[in-house]
Amino acid sequence: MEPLRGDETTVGETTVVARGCRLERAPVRAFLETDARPRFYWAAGTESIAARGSAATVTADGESRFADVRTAVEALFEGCSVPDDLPSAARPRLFGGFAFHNGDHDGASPWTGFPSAAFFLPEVQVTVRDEDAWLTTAATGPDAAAEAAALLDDWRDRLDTLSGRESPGPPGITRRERTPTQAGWRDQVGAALESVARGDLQKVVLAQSLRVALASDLSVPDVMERLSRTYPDCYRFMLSPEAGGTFFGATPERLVSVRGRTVRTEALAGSTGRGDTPAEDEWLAAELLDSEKDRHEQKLVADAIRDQLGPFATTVRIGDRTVRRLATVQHLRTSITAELGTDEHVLSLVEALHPTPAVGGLPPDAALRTIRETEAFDRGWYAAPIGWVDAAGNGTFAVGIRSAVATDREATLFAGAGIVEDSDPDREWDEVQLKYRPILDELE
Ligand SMILES: C=C(O[C@@H]1C=C(C(=O)O)C=C[C@H]1O)C(=O)O
Repeated sequence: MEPLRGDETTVGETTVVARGCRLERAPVRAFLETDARPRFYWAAGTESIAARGSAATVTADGESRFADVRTAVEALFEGCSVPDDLPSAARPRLFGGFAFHNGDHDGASPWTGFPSAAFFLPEVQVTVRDEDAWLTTAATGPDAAAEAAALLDDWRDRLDTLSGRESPGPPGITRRERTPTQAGWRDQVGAALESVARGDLQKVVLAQSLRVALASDLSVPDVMERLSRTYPDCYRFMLSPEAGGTFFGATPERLVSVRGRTVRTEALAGSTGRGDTPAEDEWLAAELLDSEKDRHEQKLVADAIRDQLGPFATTVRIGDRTVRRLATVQHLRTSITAELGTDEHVLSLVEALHPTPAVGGLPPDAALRTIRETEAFDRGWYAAPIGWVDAAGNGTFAVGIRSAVATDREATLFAGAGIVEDSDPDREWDEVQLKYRPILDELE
């Protein structure tokens, strides 16, 4: 098939040209296993995207990182030429995310190579939506058009013959190191409960980390394929920046998506396990829906999101509280939809919403301070926005929970729990162990 062509545009010094064509076959795992940096994978609903190489990279640091990324992304897309007949799914997007904390993210192990914010326009992108697949390439500089076309020819041929290795399966675990220990956790939760009792805090989400040594090499693309079967309704993501490890996960939580003037988000908080039988499942779900502590914890999140959306929205609708049932855990959830008063870039909403009290706490500043003072590890990109943005300022960002960062023969998993009045440290400990399951099950 003939590649779709667009005119070249030059803005300042930068010319960005994208090319695209349909694909007969899209061997996504094999494509992701080809050695390249950066790499990105994203799957949500019936769409999955795999991307490698960078035609342009945007990074930012410090307090203004959200606005700085937005400005750079807008400038990049302004200078980007895209064939008119490329369907929306295959049009260029920037993929990336942010570190959880503003400011002093130092990128120490295991987060080496993960800046405070990093986005890239892929050199090569494979998009699958329902039954259709496309290849998109992009290049910059004076020869951008020729380079994008050459990449398209090259990768169309390579994808035709590329086949994945046999799935190696989970690598196995030889050693585990928990931070904190259960005794340490009791102390941390106890101190947080005292702050709640004093009225300094309403809620704080404290996290733990679990560092595991792996018995054999880990293929994250292989993990992604398995997670798509176990967690088909979650956002499955993987990002390897230019250098360092690979951050990956299967999160049930959407931070925000923007399509035109419609904003969708959710309040997800309050957790329980899965039962061994359907009856036990129902019983646990009913108990969760009935739990005053969990309803309070979830309502704090819904109310805070409504307030955070207030300045942008003409209407905010909060749905009924339901139970979100996943393979290993159940949560309380309400969907939240808002209509914007004016056009807004998705990154403005990401900035306004992150971190929601589902992963931070209330009041936000006191909760973030408590998190920094309590947790003896860097959250890095855990519980932070990860997703994509397009030329129109639309995009979707998930909350990077149920996740881990893999470096060589190690992986570090993260999981947290909301501490509110009446939280019990040992129950919260058990809840955190449940939240490790999605990733741990793929490693053990
Ligand atoms: C913080 C995590 O999950 C969040 C905390 C929840 C809770 O405290 O009940 C529930 C869902 C998530 O919003 C995590 O999975 O690490």
